[in-house]
Amino acid sequence: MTIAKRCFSAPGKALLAGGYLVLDAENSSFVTALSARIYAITSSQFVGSTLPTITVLSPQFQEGEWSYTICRSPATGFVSVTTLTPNRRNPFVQSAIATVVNYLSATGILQTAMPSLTINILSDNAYHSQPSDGVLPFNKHLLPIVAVPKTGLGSSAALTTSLVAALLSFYGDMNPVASESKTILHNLAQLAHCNAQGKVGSGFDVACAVFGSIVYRRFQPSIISSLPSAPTSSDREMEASYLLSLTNIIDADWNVGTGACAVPRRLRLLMGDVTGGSETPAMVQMVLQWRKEGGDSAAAVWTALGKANEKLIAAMIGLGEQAVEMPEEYDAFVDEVLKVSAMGIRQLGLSNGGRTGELFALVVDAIIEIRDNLRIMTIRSGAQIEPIEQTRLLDACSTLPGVLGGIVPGAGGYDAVCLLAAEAAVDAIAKHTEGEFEKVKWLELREEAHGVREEDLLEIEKFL
Ligand SMILES: Nc1ncnc2c1ncn2[C@@H]1O[C@H](COP(=O)(O)OP(=O)(O)OP(=O)(O)O)[C@@H](O)[C@H]1O
Ligand SMILES: C[C@@](O)(CCOP(=O)(O)O)CC(=O)O
Repeated sequence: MTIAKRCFSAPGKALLAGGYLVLDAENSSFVTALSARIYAITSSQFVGSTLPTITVLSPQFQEGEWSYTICRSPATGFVSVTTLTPNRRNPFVQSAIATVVNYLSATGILQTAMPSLTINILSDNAYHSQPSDGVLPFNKHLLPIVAVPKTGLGSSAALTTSLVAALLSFYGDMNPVASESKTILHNLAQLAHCNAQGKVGSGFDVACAVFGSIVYRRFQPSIISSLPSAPTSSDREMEASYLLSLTNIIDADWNVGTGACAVPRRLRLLMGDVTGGSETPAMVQMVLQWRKEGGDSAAAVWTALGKANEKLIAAMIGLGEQAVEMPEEYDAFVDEVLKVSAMGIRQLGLSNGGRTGELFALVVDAIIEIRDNLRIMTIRSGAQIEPIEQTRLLDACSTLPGVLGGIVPGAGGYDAVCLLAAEAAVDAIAKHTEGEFEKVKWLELREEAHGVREEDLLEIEKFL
């Protein structure tokens, strides 16, 4: 049997506004999708006499091969996914497979004679710190994936999403990236990702991998925690009740906020790898503890940060509209932005920039307010959200012409910094390599609003 190969990809993310607050469903966040993508390519398959297997290969990493046998109970339809490579764990791969095949089985879509499948993964270089500049695309590392330092772009969310899309297309015989399928794809990827992580985060990374750049509002965590653990012994009652819960959860309305947004034209995001790394779960725990025990003063900082985030979101959306509706005013102002630093942009905007100028000034102000509140949270919670080294680096960046401001994205810490700058200023910014700039390496990527999509196979396959 020959089935055409297909390739699906999903993007990485940067959470510009909403770190920590996005854990509450009442708060919105601003998440941009990035040009760094992870690709999943479905390939060989055949119906054999033995149990079907699904093999995922990630040839850029040592030991990048994970194989599973698929065994479906004729009585209940429950599918157990058993590893054939027990000394190499990849919880995201296993969870994506188990979640999708069980959902397709429960909904009656999975064929009885399941073909075997191989999926090849390719991930853009920006997801991992590279040994040197100018490495070839899809660079090969000499270490297993868990030992290669990450840049914090959400590789597990992009991997899970592209895998779920590939599995849905192959076993579900559907176009998983059509707009009417994206909610199912999102819910499956979100559930698989949470189970693999062993925790329910806000899910902004998976939502961005599916929908692209979005103003994100989370789902209620109880949706996911209501799913019973997958049965491990063949207890018919437990299997049937697991499958029923699974379909109810995946087909439910999660009420997730995914309004489209983008970085306005002629502006760009710059992501800087600052190699160090932070433990996000430990930081989240410290922040939530401070918030719980911090009384009115903690609540006031939380509220002020929420307002500053809303201000940035509204100003970015407004600027995007202005770039389209008032192109001449917008372009003239961006030409001025190139010549001055963040404080200059603010002044210029407030004095004679028209509506465009006002919006630029609001963006600069909002970034300052976000940083002020994140620094207060850093001191009071003890979580190193914007540590002093990042403060110095961001302050130095904000003095460069064309830079509207910079922040620590997501949970912050020693993972990365993110600048918002005029596109034409980027080369000059990257030329600063001394002093505070010594420790930052600007990643080769940009904002790209697209979420999950199908790729031209010939373009990607040549890299395998
Ligand atoms: N290219 C890949 N091939 C196979 N597995 C991958 C790939 N990229 C990511 N993974 C899986 O995701 C894991 C990394 O997930 P983790 O949540 O630690 O990082 P991240 O999602 O990049 O981080 P962050 O949430 O900070 O951005 C890897 O150990 C591996 O299991
Ligand atoms: C702290 C938090 O709000 C963001 C974490 O973002 P990142 O993984 O550091 O990009 C946690 C979450 O949203 O799940």
